[in-house]
Amino acid sequence: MSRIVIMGGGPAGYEAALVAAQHGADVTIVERDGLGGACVLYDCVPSKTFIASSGALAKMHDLGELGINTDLADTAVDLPTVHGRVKGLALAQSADIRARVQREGVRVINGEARFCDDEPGLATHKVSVTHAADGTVEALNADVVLISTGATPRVLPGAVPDGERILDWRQLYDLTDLPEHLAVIGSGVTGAEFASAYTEMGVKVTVVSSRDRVLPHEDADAAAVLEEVFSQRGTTVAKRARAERVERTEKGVAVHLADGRVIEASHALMTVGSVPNTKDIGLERVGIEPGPGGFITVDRVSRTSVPGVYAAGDCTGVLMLASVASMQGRIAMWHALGEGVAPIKLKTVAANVFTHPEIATVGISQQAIDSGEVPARTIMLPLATNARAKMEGLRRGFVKLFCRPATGVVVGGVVVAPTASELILPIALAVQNQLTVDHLALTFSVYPSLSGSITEAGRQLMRHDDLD
Ligand SMILES: Cc1cc2nc3c(=O)[nH]c(=O)nc-3n(C[C@H](O)[C@H](O)[C@H](O)COP(=O)(O)OP(=O)(O)OC[C@H]3O[C@@H](n4cnc5c(N)ncnc54)[C@H](O)[C@@H]3O)c2cc1C
Ligand SMILES: NC(=O)c1ccc[n+]([C@@H]2O[C@H](COP(=O)([O-])OP(=O)(O)OC[C@H]3O[C@@H](n4cnc5c(N)ncnc54)[C@H](O)[C@@H]3O)[C@@H](O)[C@H]2O)c1
Repeated sequence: MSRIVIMGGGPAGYEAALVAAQHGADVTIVERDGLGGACVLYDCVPSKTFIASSGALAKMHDLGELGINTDLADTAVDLPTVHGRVKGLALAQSADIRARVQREGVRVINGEARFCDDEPGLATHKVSVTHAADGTVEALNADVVLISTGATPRVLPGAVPDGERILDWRQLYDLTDLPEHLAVIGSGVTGAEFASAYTEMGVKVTVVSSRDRVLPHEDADAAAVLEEVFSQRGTTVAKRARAERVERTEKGVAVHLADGRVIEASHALMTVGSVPNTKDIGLERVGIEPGPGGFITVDRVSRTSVPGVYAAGDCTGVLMLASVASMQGRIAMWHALGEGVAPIKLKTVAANVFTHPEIATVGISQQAIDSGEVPARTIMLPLATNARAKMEGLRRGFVKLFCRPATGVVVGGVVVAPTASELILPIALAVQNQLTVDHLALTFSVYPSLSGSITEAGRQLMRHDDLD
């Protein structure tokens, strides 16, 4: 029976454990915190739970247009309840995952893991585990080790979070009151999501973006919609603004930018990326040299450079998403246990930015098409032309669809809509299964529905060459 040790119990680790157990392996997960990892306890799950509350509040502001009068003066955010719900849900989700993997026969150790091979190049590996409960150390022998240790918020030396005024996103849920004025440093996905959520909570927000727009790595048209919404709601975006340091002041914080500008706020939220948890796990004992930024280099079946050692999730820096982490973890185990396995295909990954409106993407980007890197035909349909959107009072948002010029095979798309995370699935299905725009065009969508814009985009990309 293969002995498998998994270092870290986030989505990469626990999904891998489920696959390995299903294939009859002897599996141990070592997790220093809680199962579900940072994803469930501090990052993805808490932020989306918080956003569920902020979104509910925002919807109330839009009810007037639909003829429903609400007394917004009577509406208040009960922050302790919101935070209690966030933390409670995260803990419950973690407990569910723990129960599930234990039911499958996986041994779960609460402790810290590191390699302790006597020398690099051995066929089997040794992992030393320091138990959290009593500090005792146990050595585990493994035929296969999966490194799935995740990542931690990056700290700018001049802006070290203090948990009171200068915060990372994991410390937000300990605040007892909403900030008066929140400066969000960094306008990547994390920064944009929190800027959107706190704006909806009624907080004055200033986004400090080192680039010339928010969401520099996302679709430019989608980012423009978000900037328009930010501007309408009074959120300021300071562009080409690199924060050098953040200092505490009498009233709150002062964010000092590299060009000399200073932004005053009550609190600063640092969203300047994450660093992989790859230090202090004994990589040198197995002969793994971390790549740039400390990430572990892996191939498309999650192999590291060392036989018997796989890595998955944020510690590899391959698209830092829970869905990708899980798939990398499963693929690692299928490969290690000799199952037929398809290498991961990043061009088929669907992702969503949980702002309001949401921004969902899959496949080839508009930028790759515009730069000539990928030839494609494209269509962009504003939601303003969709009957259901009009009924719902939606004025912003769009559906984009991209297909191969000759065959019409769908290669990507973007949806900007309140429920984009749900609407992207038909496009993701098409990309994954190489369906054509004709397949989408001939599929019945419900009338009236937002998904009708996806089938309509398919129809508009159909070629009528055979009628020529
Ligand atoms: C604010 C925020 C929101 C996000 N929202 C989304 C989203 O909506 N959708 C999405 O797909 N992705 C989202 N992500 C990304 C997602 O959270 C990560 O991609 C995901 O957590 C990666 O999973 P993982 O298993 O690699 O690592 P993690 O979830 O970080 O888990 C790794 C675990 O390993 C443990 N560990 C580390 N070192 C050791 C050790 N030596 N011994 C034992 N245990 C150890 C850590 O404590 C941690 O619990 C978000 C990220 C952030 C920051
Ligand atoms: N909904 C989701 O799926 C979701 C949510 C959050 C994060 N994530 C994933 O997590 C990963 C990390 O995202 P992220 O947004 O945390 O990090 P990021 O690295 O993508 O973005 C950080 C941003 O901060 C900027 N920055 C860095 N230093 C700065 C400074 N001194 N001043 C001003 N700006 C500065 C960077 O230029 C960058 O744009 C991404 O892969 C993302 O997809 C996913």
